[in-house]
Amino acid sequence: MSNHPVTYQLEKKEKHTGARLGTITTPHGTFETPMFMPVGTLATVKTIAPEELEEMGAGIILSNTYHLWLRPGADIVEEAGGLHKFMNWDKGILTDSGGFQVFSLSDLRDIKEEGVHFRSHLDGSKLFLSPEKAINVQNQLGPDIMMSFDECPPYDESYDYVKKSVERTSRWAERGLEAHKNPDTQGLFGIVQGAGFEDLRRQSAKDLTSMDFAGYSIGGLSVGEPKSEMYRVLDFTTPLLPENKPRYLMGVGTPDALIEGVMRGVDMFDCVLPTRIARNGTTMTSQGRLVVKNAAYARDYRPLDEKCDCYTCRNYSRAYLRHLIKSNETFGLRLTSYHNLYFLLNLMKDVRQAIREDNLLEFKERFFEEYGYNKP
Ligand SMILES: CNc1nc2c(CCNC[C@]34C[C@H]5C[C@H](C[C@H](C5)C3)C4)c3nc(N)[nH]c(=O)c3cc2[nH]1
Ligand SMILES: [Zn+2]
Repeated sequence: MSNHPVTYQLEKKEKHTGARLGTITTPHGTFETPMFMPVGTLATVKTIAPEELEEMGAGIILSNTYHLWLRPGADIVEEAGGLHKFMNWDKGILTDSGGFQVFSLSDLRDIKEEGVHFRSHLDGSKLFLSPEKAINVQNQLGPDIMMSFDECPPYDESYDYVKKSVERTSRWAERGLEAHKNPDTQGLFGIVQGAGFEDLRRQSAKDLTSMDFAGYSIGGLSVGEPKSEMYRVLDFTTPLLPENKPRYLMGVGTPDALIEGVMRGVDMFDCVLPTRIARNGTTMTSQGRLVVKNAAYARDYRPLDEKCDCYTCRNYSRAYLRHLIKSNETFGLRLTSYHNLYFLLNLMKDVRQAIREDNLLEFKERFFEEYGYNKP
């Protein structure tokens, strides 16, 4: 096994669940897991400055191959000194390979063995992304962690389609490893697919763990399937992945899914939710979701969340936030985005503490009760 630039150190297993406490070391620092990774699609976590991400405890953030490849172009990011320099962020960066966006953004696409032909969502021009191209764009962008180029099939696809897709994704993963130019400075993760079919998940995990990746992602989930389905798949998939490498569940997620994923041995999560719902005034609080632009808060001078000590909750009221969001004031987006990111990062800090104390199940019950997950 070559010595990877991204390594995982298992610190402790929680006594009553599959949860585990660990650290991930990258060329841009070491961070505790389980961790939530804020998403910065276009090389910015929308409306939040890097210093603010640092003060709220973010260790690794996401950026995106597909979007940056189209605009401003990987050459510009490379000439600027890479993503860290370009966006003035000196901690961890992870990029997705672009496959997921091709399937979710452009309906005009044609998947072939050599790669995917599709049209740009910006100007409709014809584009082609192959495993080699996706890896080499990520080499140019310079993240600490890169993703293999994969197909994330629709959850309700047929067994035969998913079987062929898994086999092709494994061949694409091999080609990506071959094409990787900086294996000493950029860690490459393989992505396990297989939808809800246990034998195909096993096949995908077997193929990928026989290749020397720095870590493993669980793909093909959080694509509209019931949460019970996602948990069922995790139950038999995470144990197939090596214990001494990071496990990343892609595109998750909501507070309940984060806790359920941690209980099944997942270390890393990403989701656009915190900043996306903030833009229409929806916030996550210890007492559940709170849509601050609702009239109910017009004269409510309390903070969003009495239990939160973030900048937004220490300095502004629900009435003020409602006023800003209703007036389309950008500062309103900043304050709700800041709180939502802080809420999820803080949740993961509490989860790590619960693993240390071997009481993750009690923590989950208490959190679910307060958040309102147990309400019918
Ligand atoms: C939401 N559910 C879900 N997401 C998924 C993603 C994207 C993860 N987030 C990266 C991403 C995706 C978009 C939006 C932002 C910025 C940038 C473009 C990178 C996060 C996935 N990515 C890949 N490569 N493969 C998957 O199977 C997959 C499954 C997912 N299921
Ligand atoms: Zn707050």
